[in-house]
Amino acid sequence: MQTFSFNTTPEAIQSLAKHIIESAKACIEEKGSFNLVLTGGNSPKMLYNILADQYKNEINWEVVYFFIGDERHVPSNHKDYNGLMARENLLNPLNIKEENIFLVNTSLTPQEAAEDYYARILKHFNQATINFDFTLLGMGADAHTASIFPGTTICKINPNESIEAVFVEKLNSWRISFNATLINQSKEIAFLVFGKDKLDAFTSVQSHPNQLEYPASLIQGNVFWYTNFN
Ligand SMILES: O=C1O[C@H](COP(=O)(O)O)[C@@H](O)[C@H](O)[C@H]1O
Repeated sequence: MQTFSFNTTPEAIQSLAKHIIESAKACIEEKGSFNLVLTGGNSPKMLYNILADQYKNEINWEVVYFFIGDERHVPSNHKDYNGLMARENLLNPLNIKEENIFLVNTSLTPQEAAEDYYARILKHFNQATINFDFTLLGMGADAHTASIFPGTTICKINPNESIEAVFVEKLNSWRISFNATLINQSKEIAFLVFGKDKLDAFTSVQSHPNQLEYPASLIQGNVFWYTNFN
């Protein structure tokens, strides 16, 4: 695990954008494609804008495949649908083809949506182990990451990769999320975390690896933290 602390959020985001593009270039050169998992929420908007603007001509975006690590069970045109935010800030500006975009079909029930999403991703990976190249994550002030919230059914040690429908009681809503094992299979994982309100969670996660109380601590492997808590 490596932590990069910045004095400002734009600096953190610029550095992360550079990291993603370098990884994409290396993967594309090695195997001709790049499988990138996007994160939701508010934090990544500026990152997506920078990728779609400054890095528009840096890589061949036609061989990049996009996924979303978690989704809210709301219609796909709802402002809370993570995929909509990804489309508006990254996928549409880059004119990404539909066949390269893997989002959650929330017209299905949460359970069906999770199964359908997993089946489509598994097919993309030729029914073999799902190893994304790069997974972006955020973290909430309660230390949740993706939609692995403390105390929910997906927040457990499970050796098997999965995409699950999870009811988050404190939000009174359904989410569809990658589990920690699936995330941990990614070649690289990067958190983008900023804001004073997240400093306590960050400190707890760093000092308590693999603790269910702090779901982001379940994320292990080739993990990079891009942070600014000023
Ligand atoms: O609900 C969610 O929250 C986390 C953190 O979001 P942020 O706006 O505080 O950055 C996010 O990573 C996740 O994808 C999203 O569904």
